Amino acid sequence: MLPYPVFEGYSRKLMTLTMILKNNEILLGMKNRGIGKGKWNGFGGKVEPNETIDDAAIREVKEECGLDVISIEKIGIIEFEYSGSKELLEGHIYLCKLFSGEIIESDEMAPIKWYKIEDTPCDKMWIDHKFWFPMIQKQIPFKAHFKYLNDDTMLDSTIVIISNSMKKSRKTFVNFVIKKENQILLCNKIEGSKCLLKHKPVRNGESIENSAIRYLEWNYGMTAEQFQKIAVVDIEFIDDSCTQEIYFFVVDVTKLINTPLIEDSKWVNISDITVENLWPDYTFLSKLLMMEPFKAYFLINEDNILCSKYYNN
Ligand SMILES: CNc1ncnc2c1ncn2[C@@H]1O[C@H](COP(=O)(O)OP(=O)(O)OP(=O)(O)O)[C@@H](O)[C@H]1O
Repeated sequence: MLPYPVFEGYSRKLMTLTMILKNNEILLGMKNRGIGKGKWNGFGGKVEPNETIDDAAIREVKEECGLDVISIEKIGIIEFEYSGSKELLEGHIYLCKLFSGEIIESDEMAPIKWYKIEDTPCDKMWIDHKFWFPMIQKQIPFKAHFKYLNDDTMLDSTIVIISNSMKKSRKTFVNFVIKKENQILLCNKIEGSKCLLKHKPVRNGESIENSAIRYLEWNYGMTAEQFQKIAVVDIEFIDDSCTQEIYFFVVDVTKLINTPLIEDSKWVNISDITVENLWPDYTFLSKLLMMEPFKAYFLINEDNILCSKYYNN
């Protein structure tokens, strides 16, 4: 499943953005004019006619911070869309770890400062930065699309990993939302945050349905009429060599005499589940509970969700 949006009838304006790294530091400049005025940013600008994108990146670094690029590598492509506009800004994102010369501030960019990566001033940068910065840190090629209403309000974000996905192995799991009347079984994931039950691996050669039957009938004596497949979710972990595909079933155990007990889990009133403490998010659970079939895609960096997308079946 590819969550990436398709654009027809849009023109494109090419731009570059180079993030300069040294050990554990990143070089940022305060933009004093043009696009992104008042924000810390990497270095870049429009690609001129008759210039390659790589050459534009090298030229912009020199113009905006004085450094001479020795080598750069492209790490991502980001499309910026503004609501109501039929022009996409196509930003080519580069990493530069080899450079020479002295930093020179200009009217356009000052001050220019090395920041420790963990001290990157995300709140004074473009909002999109925090979504793709983990890719820069971990040097994972990506493609992204951000839709803005205006410079301070983002309407939609999509990030996908490009090169790795092909090489990644894929594991399939089933998982269950077990409910009775107004309660569901949730497990405690980390302190204060709740999630559905643990994913159960589907065996090699076994169908998804048979796998669900095996877990539910064998362990809890349920019959196939009591559960229904609602959703399939693709989860990609940015630094893992495998992606997960998880099929979610909703199981109503209201009529069972002995309600199941599942390791590390407890019954929770649905009305007590708050938007903040549920993983991955509330939309996910509410769609399942409304038995509304869907597909979803999540891109995860450690415990953060960088991208979540829902599609109706
Ligand atoms: C919407 N969210 C965004 N998030 C992160 N970065 C963004 C951005 N939108 C624009 N950028 C970057 O801002 C620079 C603008 O370049 P900027 O130099 O102002 O363009 P300008 O029109 O002045 O071009 P010239 O330098 O004259 O070629 C350029 O690096 C471009 O990639």
